[in-house]
Amino acid sequence: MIEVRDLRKEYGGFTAVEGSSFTVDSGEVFGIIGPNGAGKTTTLKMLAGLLEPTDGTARVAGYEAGDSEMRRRLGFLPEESPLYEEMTPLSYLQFFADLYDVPDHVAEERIHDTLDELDLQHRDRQLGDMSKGMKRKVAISRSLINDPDVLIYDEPASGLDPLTTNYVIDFTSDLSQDGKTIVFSAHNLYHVESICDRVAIMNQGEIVAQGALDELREEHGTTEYHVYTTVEVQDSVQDNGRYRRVVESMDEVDATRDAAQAAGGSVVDIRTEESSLEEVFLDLAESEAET
Ligand SMILES: Nc1ncnc2c1ncn2[C@@H]1O[C@H](COP(=O)(O)OP(=O)(O)OP(=O)(O)O)[C@@H](O)[C@H]1O
Repeated sequence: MIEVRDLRKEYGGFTAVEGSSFTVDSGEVFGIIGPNGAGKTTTLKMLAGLLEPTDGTARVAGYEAGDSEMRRRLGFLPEESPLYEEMTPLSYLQFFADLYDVPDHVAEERIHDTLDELDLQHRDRQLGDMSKGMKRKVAISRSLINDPDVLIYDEPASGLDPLTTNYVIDFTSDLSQDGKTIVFSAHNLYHVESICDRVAIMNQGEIVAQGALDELREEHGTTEYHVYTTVEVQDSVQDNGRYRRVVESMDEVDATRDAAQAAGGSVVDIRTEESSLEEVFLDLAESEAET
């Protein structure tokens, strides 16, 4: 459904996105995660045809990004959604329905259904008087006004309280159950972890890793072995009347056992600790920053 090849964007002399390539299958939820300035927004805007790439290609639903047919099949949610403050949700959404040539009776039903699903009350209140969460829901409704196949959401839950955040994330997940293909960016690993099939981790303009979350953990994570001994061995620390040494391979576990036996003691327990996804992401971001 989405094919991105060697996508690059330069702003003046500064490279914001460098050689990104990824694909997203139909019906998949694909997350782009990374710290501030990683290049997430720039990538999403190129996908949505709102920014011209310096190099490379992005194709969505078989069309070149920016193609008018592609735009009709795409819903984009910007990170900050500028809404016309004096409009109401209903007049605002009707305005966009007209832009997309959605027939009036279809638009009316779609607007009310979506606002019902998003549990948005006060539909006649001016947007300028609404909370950030309510405005976000209106912006999400706007992204769905043309019933698009593909949704590109830039930080859909950014700056929202935890309750609204969960609501928005669950709603995004429901959209994928309805068959939409979704690409979204996030800072927060939890959002990505809870609804994404696959992710790309971006840092300083580059995709430093991508794949299913389990694959990433397996490929980039580490397993630590906590080896408990009855006697002190090299690099061990005292821990509740025993000694604990943390190592990263089975060979080192064996070496610790030998060292304990040589000192007249033994190994009494071995525990493993897998790195969390959070640690994997931080490691990837840090190792990239060092190069
Ligand atoms: N119009 C622009 N002109 C110059 N530099 C820009 C422009 N837009 C973005 N940048 C720079 O490109 C880099 C990537 O920005 P981008 O907004 O894509 O990152 P991001 O990952 O979405 O960050 P955030 O999480 O803060 O939104 C940043 O260093 C940013 O300062």
